[in-house]
Order: sequence, then structure tokens, then C-alpha cells
Amino acid sequence: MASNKRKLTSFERGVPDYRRRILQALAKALFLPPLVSLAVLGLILGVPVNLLSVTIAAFSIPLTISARSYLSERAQDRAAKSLNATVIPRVKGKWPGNLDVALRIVKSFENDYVLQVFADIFREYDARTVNTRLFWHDQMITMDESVMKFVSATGFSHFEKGILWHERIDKLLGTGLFNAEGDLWKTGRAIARPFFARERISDFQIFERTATSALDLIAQRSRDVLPIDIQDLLSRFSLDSASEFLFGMKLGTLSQPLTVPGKVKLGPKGSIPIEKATKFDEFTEAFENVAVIITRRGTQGDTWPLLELFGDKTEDSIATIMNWMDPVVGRAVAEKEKRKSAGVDTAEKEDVFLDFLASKTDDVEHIRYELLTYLIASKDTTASLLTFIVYFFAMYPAVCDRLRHDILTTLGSEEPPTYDTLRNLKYLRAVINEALRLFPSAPLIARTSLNTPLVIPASQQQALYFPPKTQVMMVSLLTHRSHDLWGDDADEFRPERWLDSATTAKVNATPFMFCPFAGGPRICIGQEFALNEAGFFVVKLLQRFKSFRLAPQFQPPGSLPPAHWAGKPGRQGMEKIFPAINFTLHSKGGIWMYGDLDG
Ligand code: HEM
Repeated sequence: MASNKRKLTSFERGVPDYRRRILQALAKALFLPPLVSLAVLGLILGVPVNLLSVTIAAFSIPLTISARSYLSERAQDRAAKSLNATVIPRVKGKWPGNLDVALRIVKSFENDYVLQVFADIFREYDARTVNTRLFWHDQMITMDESVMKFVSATGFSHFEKGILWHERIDKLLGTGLFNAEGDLWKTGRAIARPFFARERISDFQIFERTATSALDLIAQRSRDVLPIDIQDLLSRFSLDSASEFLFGMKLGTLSQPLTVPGKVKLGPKGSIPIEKATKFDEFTEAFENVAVIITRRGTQGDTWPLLELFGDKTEDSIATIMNWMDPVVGRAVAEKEKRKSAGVDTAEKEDVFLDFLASKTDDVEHIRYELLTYLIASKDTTASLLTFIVYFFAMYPAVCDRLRHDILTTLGSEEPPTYDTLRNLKYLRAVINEALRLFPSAPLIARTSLNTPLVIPASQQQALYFPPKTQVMMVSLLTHRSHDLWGDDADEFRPERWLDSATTAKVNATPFMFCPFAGGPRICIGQEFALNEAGFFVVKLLQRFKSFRLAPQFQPPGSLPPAHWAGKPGRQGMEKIFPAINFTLHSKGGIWMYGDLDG
């Protein structure tokens, strides 16, 4: 990708430099103790600088780190006791600073079944919330629905996204809603809410054209008896739909050449061409690069800046994204000015999010961040949901048959669905829920506690002591597959469970046992929009196609489930694809499959 320099935004100029933070931390850990030791030895005890004093000074580094860590743990133990709470179990690695645990997590994210490493750690400690204590710092992970409820909803005001989050992502998302805190977030949410009102998001016109183009492509491959990478196709579908809805622009990625079966290799997420890259365009490639880097930063805890001391690896991709967006936003603002000088106020009528935003604010920089936020928040999440639904159709043909029967009985093979027909197709909603349960598109959510220690109710443990300024990673994927919550068949794809009133009553009473859209005040603002888009697409898909078959022989090398997964408990033993995370859930190397046309 071309290296493009750009002017920093005023927001970026205020973002704290991650290098300064890590260098200060290193200086504090590596230089301060030896300097103090040498000073004490020389100035107070009169020992000259020699081999002995230097050795003592060198030893002061691990000694200080261990002493600090020991003292902070004991202080927490006392604080917990005084509040009648339990200390969250600390992971005990073999190497200093749990370096081995950090490496295990990073390696597992790349090579193992998705989030298996966290499932294993929870099992090893027989707990649903643990403290990984990476590099002597508290870092909580939880799959406990009670903890998630407190962090996201009942104790919402005690948490923020936090400094670690902002360090990783601020340059990309700036003042956008996903990133915003406090009043900025409240205002952003209040401005956007009316745009997601039912009347606006029930207009399915925007999906009609893109859905038809996507289905035509599957049909063409089907007639040619060739497989298609459904993940790639659905990413294009959701990008084209999102760009039309957000920018009023036809990006047309569905008209770009598709990847060719047998001529692909493993890319950052899906399949990419072996020879000349037919990337949709620089913009989408830049997105994938940023997602890869930001996810990797997340798995490296607060030490990721060590790997980017000599350059921010997201810089080039962010420049590409921003350069692409500038003229688009510029045009919308100019349009608004024109309308203003003509005395026309169309604020509430705007059908395109960009025009709607431009009617609310003059801050071009903010509009750009906000648009980018919505594009990122909507594109890969919806694509991920649809991809796993079609995967399940191939794995469980009886589910596909039953849903197809419902759709054809209700709408026939031509009539497009409306908001009301989608609501009445109960089995459709059950299939969507079940796919989101097993593969929630955004399976990891991070928050950081504010300045005060907290006591958090836990589901199977005594209330937990939660230290101030500590990050917690909520792993909804594991909650959604918990046997304690969902029963012995928790790993099975069984949409019928959603038609059972006992299950739905339990979910209503324990909402965070199923939280693909998160919950509380920061619940996904696009939830209804996404469910409409997914429902609409699935109906159109099954009106034309009767079944789907996986084509594992076309998966690029390294993207099939490794042989040693077979026979493993849970979904790992059942999977025919390699699920992974880069920001959102996806299938490594895409999912190559055949769609069978009806008739
Ligand atoms: C299947 C599709 C989707 C899923 C599973 C999903 C999931 C989520 C989740 C879990 C969050 C909370 C993230 C966090 O707090 O860290 C979130 C937030 C958000 N989502 Fe979605 N999302 C989907 C589709 C969409 C769509 C289509 C849009 C917009 C058109 C959207 C816009 C947003 C925004 C702006 C936020 C931030 C809300 C805030 O912080 O107040 N999402 N989404």
C-alpha cells in the first residue's frame, strides 16, 4: 500500500503518545531502581561504583517489580476482605510477569480454536472471571453474565472504554460514537437515535438491489458448477449496503471481480488471490489491515507499543481510509451549505446518514469519524452474522429446509419481505438468534473501571472485588456456549430452542446470557437495522436457493480445521471451518461453498 502522509486531525494532536507511556513505564521499571540503589550505596553507605554495586543495582530491577506486585496483591486482598468480597482468581504462570501466559494467549489467538485459550483458563481456575495479571498488571477476563450485566448496565457509570482501548484505536475512530466517552458519547447517541427509528430502518429498498446482485453472483457460480467464497461475497454485500445507507454512495464492490476457486491463498481474514490482488480497492484492504493490527494490539495487553516503538503500524492504512473519506464528507457539507443558502431545512427527511449528520453539525472532522465508526460497526458484523448463517445451512440441511418451507409458505418465491413479514417469521428469528449465540459477531468487549474499587455480583462466586482503573474483557461467545446456562446441548446449533417458551423466559430473566449486541446504555444502536438487513437477505436467499454444500477442497491451505480438533469436546470437534477473530468473528480463508438453485 502506498505510504501516504496526511495532516493530523485536531483530535489526533490531543491523543496521548503510546510511545511516551511505554518509555516512561520502562524507565520506571528498568532505570529508576538501579539508580536509586547506586545512589543509596554510594551516597549513604559510601560504596564506590564497582562490580558488586552494579550487580546489586541490576538485581534491584526484578526485586522492585516483585515487591511492588506482592504489595499491590496484598493490598487488594485486604481491601477485598474489608468489603466482604472475593479477590478475582489470579492466573499463576511459570515465567515472571506471566510472560508464558501472554505468549500462550497470543499464539492461541493465531492458531487454536477461537477463544479456546480463555475457555481453558476459566476451566483451569474453575471460575468465570479471572485476572490474567499479564506483566504484573491486573487484566480481567469474564464470561460471567452477572459481571457483564454490572459492567454494561447496572454499574455502567463506574466504567469507561479506558486508556488501553483509546491507545489502540483513537487514531482510527476519534470522536465517533463507538469511541466516545461521557458527554461526547451522550450527545452522539442522542443525535443518532432518531435516524435508527423504525420508520427509517424498515425501508428495505437499500438492501433490495445489493441483495439481488449478490444472489445473481451465487447463481452464476452455481450454473458454472463452481464454488463461491460466501464470506467474501457477504462482506461485499454488507459493505455495499452500508455505504449506500451511510454515504448514499454505490461502492459497487459486488461488481468487482470475485476471487477464483483454486487460485487463492490465506489473507489477513479470508481468501486472497495467489497472483495479482483483485482487492476491491485500497479502502477495503486498508480496513482489513487496521483490523488485524488493532486486534493484535488487544491480545498483547498494554505492552503492544514495544512492537511499534519505531512506527505506528496503522498509520498508512488510516491515511488511505481518511483520504478516501475526505471528499465524500466534503461533498455532503457543501450540499448542506447550498440547501441552507436556499433556505431549505431537510434535517428530519435525510435518508442518508451522512446528510443527516451534516444537517446536525458543522464539524467536518467529527462527521468523518462518525461515519467511519458506523461503517466499521456495521459492515463486518452483519457480514459475519450472514456468513455463519449460511455455514449452518450447509452443516444442518434440515434447518435450511424448515426455514425455506416457512418462507415459501408465507411469501412464495418472489414476494420481497416487509418489516411485518420478517417479524412474523418466527423460525427465521430463531435461526438468526442461534447463529448469533454460537458466533456473536463481536465476541469481545472491553471496559475499564474508574477510580474507585467496586464490588461486583457474580453468578457462581461470592461478590468480586474489582480494583480501580482495571480493564475487563467480556467474552460473550463463551457465555453464549455455557452449559450451565444453556444446557448440555449448548454447543449444538439448534434454532428450535428459541421456540421453547422456557428458554425465552430464561433469556428474558437473565438477559446477559445472550448479548450479541451487548446491553445497557451502550447497546448496539444498529441492532434493529442489522436484524432487518440479515432477515431480508436470508429470505431472498432461500427464495432462490434450496441448499448449500461446503467445498473444503477449495479452502486455501491453513484454513481447514486441523486434524487434531476432531473428537475434541464442544464445537471444536464439530467445526468444518476455522473460526477466528480480527475485530469481528470470521472464518479463516473464507468459506468456499456451492449454492444449489431451486429447479
Ligand atoms: C449483526 C450485526 C451487529 C452486531 C452483532 C453488533 C454488535 C455490537 C456490539 C456488541 C456493540 C457494543 C460494542 C462495545 O460496546 O464495545 C455494538 C455497538 C455499536 N454498534 Fe453494532 N452490531 C451490529 C451491527 C451494527 C450496525 C448495522 C450498525 C450501524 C448501522 C451498528 C452500529 C453500532 C454502533 C455505532 C455502536 C456503538 C454504540 C455506542 O457505543 O453507544 N452495529 N454493536
